[in-house]
Amino acid sequence: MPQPGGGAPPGSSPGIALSTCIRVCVRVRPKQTDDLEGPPASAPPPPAPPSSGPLHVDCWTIRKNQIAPNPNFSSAYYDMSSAKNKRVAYQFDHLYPPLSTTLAIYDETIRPIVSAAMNGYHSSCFAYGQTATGKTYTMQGTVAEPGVLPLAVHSCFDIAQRSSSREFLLRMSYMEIYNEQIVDLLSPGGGAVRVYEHKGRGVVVKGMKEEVVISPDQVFALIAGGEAHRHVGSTDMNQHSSRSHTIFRLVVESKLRSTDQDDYDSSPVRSSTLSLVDLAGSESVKQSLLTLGHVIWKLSETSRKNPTGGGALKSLTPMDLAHIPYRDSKLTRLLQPSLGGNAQISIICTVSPLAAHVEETHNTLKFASRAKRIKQDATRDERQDDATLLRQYRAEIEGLKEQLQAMREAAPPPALFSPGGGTKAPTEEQEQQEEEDEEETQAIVSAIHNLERLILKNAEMDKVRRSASKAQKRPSRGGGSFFDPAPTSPPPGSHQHQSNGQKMFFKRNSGLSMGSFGGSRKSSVDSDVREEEGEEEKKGGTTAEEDAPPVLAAADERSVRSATPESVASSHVESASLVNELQRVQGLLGAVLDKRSKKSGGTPGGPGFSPVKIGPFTGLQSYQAPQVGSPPAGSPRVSPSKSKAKGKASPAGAGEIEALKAEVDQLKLENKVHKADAHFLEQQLNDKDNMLREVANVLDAVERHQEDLERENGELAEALTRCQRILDSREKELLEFKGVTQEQEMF
Ligand SMILES: Nc1ncnc2c1ncn2[C@@H]1O[C@H](COP(=O)(O)OP(=O)(O)OP(=O)(O)O)[C@@H](O)[C@H]1O
Repeated sequence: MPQPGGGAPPGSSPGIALSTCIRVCVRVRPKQTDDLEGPPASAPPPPAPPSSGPLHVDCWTIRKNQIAPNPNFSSAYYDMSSAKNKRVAYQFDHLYPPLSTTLAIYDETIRPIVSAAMNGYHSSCFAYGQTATGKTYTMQGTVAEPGVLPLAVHSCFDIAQRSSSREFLLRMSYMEIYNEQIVDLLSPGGGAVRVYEHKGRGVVVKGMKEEVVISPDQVFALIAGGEAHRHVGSTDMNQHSSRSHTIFRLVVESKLRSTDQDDYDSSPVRSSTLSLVDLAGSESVKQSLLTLGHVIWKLSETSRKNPTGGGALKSLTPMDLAHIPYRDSKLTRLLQPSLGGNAQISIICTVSPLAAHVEETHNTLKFASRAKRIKQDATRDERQDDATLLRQYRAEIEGLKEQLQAMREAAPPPALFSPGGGTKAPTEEQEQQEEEDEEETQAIVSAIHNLERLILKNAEMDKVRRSASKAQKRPSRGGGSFFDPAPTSPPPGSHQHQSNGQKMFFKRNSGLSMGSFGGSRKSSVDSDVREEEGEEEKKGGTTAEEDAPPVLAAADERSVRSATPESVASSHVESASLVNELQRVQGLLGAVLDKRSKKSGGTPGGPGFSPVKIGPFTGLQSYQAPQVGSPPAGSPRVSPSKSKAKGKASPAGAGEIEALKAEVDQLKLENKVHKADAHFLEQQLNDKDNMLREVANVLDAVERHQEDLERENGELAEALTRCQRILDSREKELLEFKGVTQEQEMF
């Protein structure tokens, strides 16, 4: 059996298109004690299937990967003489009888698409089936048997941490569609979520929150929080779950690692999404699931009629795909990028074995049969520009490291000796300055450390990389251990197997997911916990954040886009979490610059010390994120008034001049920073303009192509009409000729 996180190692097949049919499997739910026709409560479970030969589960017979109505079954609900039951047998890639495990399904049907997602290909998994057939059981699982979602999340982190060639940045969103409304489960009060078609970027989802995640436990905690946000009483829960679609989406960015900085800078970032979708009961939500069925049918027909492209949807023109009714429901609209050809897809269809549900089971099996005909042709989305979050974080870290290096070089040597021998005691002012220097250094080191923690990587490879880059750099005063990344995630698996029973994996009160909040591992991602902590902070209390992973919460305007390159890029650009982080670091550096400027009374930080060019400088006001690398509360700061107070110690007049000089320097510095900001903004605008221009060019090309096709169509229609006329006149002539011949024969 493959190990967790198995499959092709990321980075192994650059540029290769994955061309496969949709993987479809069917899982038959076991009979339960409360089923209408179920066995009595004390009945043993159905026998394990014999290794060969048919297995009869109520009105169905399973033989290897084939399922057909059981000819020997009789029930009031089941008419074997009906044409449908007599004739049909369905065949799938995999067919799972009642005693199969979710792990087997995961290994055979889902693991390949999870590996593909980590390898840069957009991937999706859907659970489709009638209410109460086990969709949620399969996707979420229970404490005793974790579902596809937790297994996939573990695989993703495992792949990220085992990969010696790539580093990863993961972020997630969690949403549901209920009554044709999209609800952001990570931020339910966060305003409306909108899906619309952007002319250049394709399908765009606006207003969805994303969280950068660094461990499976953090993901599970976020999902548990999201589950709590559904605002559904336990009695309404089944009703609600059978009528809503739940979508978990992980955005995966990865980049080749290299000890050579130039190689590293020039390597592209791969960006992909992994969507895991627990659909509503197939009989419950008519509009969206009918539309999904319709879309699948149209796609399978289009795929079948396209032999030139090997049946692959990607080779079809926009005209060919224009008639696919994606926009008829929110679900298909949202999933359009995952269904349109450029994605790896697995579908798990769940069915009931009961005769009472035979009609709906036929419907599900027909849906599954149609889906497996669709051919996908996924290609990687690789980006060279700065639009990915991973590249922006890396640039940020490099900037901070340069600042730190410059600070260290500008600092005076630590030991002071008097000319006549012996140690000269440092003055009180020198001591205070050293203390402040140390605090500032620690603040930057902490910021670097926390940004590094968000990027997932193999620890061994990291050691090699660090020692190589250390060898390239001049030795620094601090001894060089500042950049060591902390372990990126707690040991996986600790949340599993904690109790038995049928508690769902992510339900809020399950000991499993909430267990990971305990003690110092308390995560800041659970909404309630976060709110409480916010309250405590306001009251001046402390939070248990030291060991908790930092979480960058995105603002409401944040977009989760469809899986097109343009939309992913745009999503990254609009990343409010990045903006938060950048503003925080700006504030941090603002504070450092401010202090150094006041201390030296000259160019801040000495030679090579320049502000990081990453967005609007917000100064000390934005220096407000104590959990991610700020100095301890109450640490000394050099304020303008303090600087003036220092000046008063000098002879009268000279003090004032000193203060004025300091102010002039400060103004110069601010001016420099504003210029840097303006330059950066200008660059950003230019980049956006360029992108828009590119998009407009592509659109023009598509429009031209469309016009050409329309013209060709018109010409063909004209030619057809001409041919038809000629044919008609020939027929007429032939008839006339025949008439003449007959007349001649008669005479
Ligand atoms: N393979 C299985 N093994 C054991 N129990 C199962 C299995 N599949 C489903 N069940 C049980 O059947 C019941 C219904 O399952 P579940 O809630 O997952 O159905 P569903 O298809 O998600 O329903 P809905 O569409 O209403 O959300 C649950 O009690 C679940 O624990």
